[in-house]
Amino acid sequence: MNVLPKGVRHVPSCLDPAAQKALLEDIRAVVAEAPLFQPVMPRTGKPLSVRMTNCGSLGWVADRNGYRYQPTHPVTGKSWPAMPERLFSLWDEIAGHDAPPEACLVNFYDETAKMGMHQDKDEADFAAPVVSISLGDDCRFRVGETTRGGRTTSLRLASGDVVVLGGEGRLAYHGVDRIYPATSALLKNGGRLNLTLRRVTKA
Ligand SMILES: O=C(O)CCC(=O)C(=O)O
Ligand SMILES: [Fe+2]
Repeated sequence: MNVLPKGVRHVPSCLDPAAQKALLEDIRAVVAEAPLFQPVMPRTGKPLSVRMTNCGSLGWVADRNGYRYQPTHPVTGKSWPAMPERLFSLWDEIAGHDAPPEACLVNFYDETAKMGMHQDKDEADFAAPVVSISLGDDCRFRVGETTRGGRTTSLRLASGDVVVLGGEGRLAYHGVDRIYPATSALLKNGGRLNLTLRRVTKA
C-alpha cells in the first residue's frame, strides 16, 4: 500500500460506471462549445503534450505570456461554458469546503501525453482543495512533497477515481508520468480526460 503525502487523498472508483458516462456526456457538451486548445509553455512557446479546455466562471490557460485564469476561451473569445451541476454536487460530497469551485480545467491526454511535476499555485485561495477526477484510460500519477525534488509516490489512477489535494497536501508537487493505452472503454477513441475542480478567488 502506498503511503500518500499528508493531505493527499485517493478515492478509487468514486464515480460508478453510470456516473462516469453521465459526466462524460457533460464534458462532451463542454468541448463542443469550448473546443480543446493547445497550451504552450510561457516564454519558450513549447507545446504541452495535453490539450485542454475549461468550464466554470474562470478557466486556466497557458500561453507565451504566462499561466493564468481568465473568463474567456483563448481561441473563441467566448465565456467558458457553465460548470455542469454534477460537478458542483461532487465538490460538495468530496471537498469539505463551503465555497463552490470556480474553475474546472479539462485536460485531454492521448496515449503519448504526460504532465511534468508541478504545483497548482495560480489560485488566490489555497484553503480550498483541488479535486481531480479521472475518466478513460489509466495513468501513472506521481505525487510528492511541497518542495521540488522531495520523495515521491506513484499511484495508478483509473476511470472514476478521484484525487484530492487539500490541507498540507494542497501544494504537493504532482504530475502524470504516463498513460496506459486501451485500459478503459469509456472514451471511444481512447485516451484520458482529467477534470480538476478549483476555487480560484478567496471566498
Ligand atoms: O491529469 C492529472 O491527473 C493531473 C492534472 C494536473 O495536475 C493539472 O491540470 O494541474
Ligand atoms: Fe496540477
